[in-house]
Amino acid sequence: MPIIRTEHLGRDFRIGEEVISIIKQVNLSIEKGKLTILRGRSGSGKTTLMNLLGTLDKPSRGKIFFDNEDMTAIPEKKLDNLRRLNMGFVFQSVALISLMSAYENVEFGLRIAGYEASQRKNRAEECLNIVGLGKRMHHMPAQLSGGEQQRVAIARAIAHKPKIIFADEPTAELDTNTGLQVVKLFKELVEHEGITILMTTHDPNIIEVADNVITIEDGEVVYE
Ligand SMILES: Nc1ncnc2c1ncn2[C@@H]1O[C@H](COP(=O)(O)OP(=O)(O)OP(=O)(O)O)[C@@H](O)[C@H]1O
Repeated sequence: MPIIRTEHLGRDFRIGEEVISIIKQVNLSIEKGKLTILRGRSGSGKTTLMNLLGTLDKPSRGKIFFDNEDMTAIPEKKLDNLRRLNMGFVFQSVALISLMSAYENVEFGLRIAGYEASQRKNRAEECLNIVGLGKRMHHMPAQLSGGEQQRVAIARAIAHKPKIIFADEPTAELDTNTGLQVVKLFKELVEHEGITILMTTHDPNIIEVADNVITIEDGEVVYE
């Protein structure tokens, strides 16, 4: 059962006089409750595709269905709500607020998601425990390693119980072992929390951990 499905998805960019098709006629499905990796060379269109699927960018052509609802046909406000409630994002460079502790970063995310104060404390602590940072939740980001900071970002991304997490090169700034730990954590989240995760990477060690792999070449999905 796919959580996301696309039909003839395309995205063009105008560069000077020229219009270049960066994503071309992509038909893909992201399966619910799985860890899917989107892989491809630098410049193949991974980030562009991920931004379209996460509704951070608008397609030039085609449709994107989320839980069978056509996201390209719904009003902006409804789309904002759908994104806020159902999607979580993790980026390559960890975007934690440096003046807030790990706990405060996660709690703040819940505040933005509209959680009431009484629920925020428990859920923030629970998520920091899930990512293995229960004992360090009151550390400031600067007192945590790169891998630990990324785990705080993951705790923040899962806190509001999204259906899907989009992670764009979340291991790119980590050493191989730390990167592998982050992906193993993703795998646990998929298995134990029922979340769907789509992440981009070009690291072959990480690809082995995935349930599904989608390869993109020059803006097109290729199947082996
Ligand atoms: N806003 C934009 N305007 C013009 N061209 C763009 C824009 N965004 C991306 N591109 C181009 O689209 C192509 C694909 O970029 P994208 O960032 O999606 O690739 P990627 O596979 O994620 O690469 P990397 O692995 O290096 O992050 C690149 O050639 C890039 O220059």
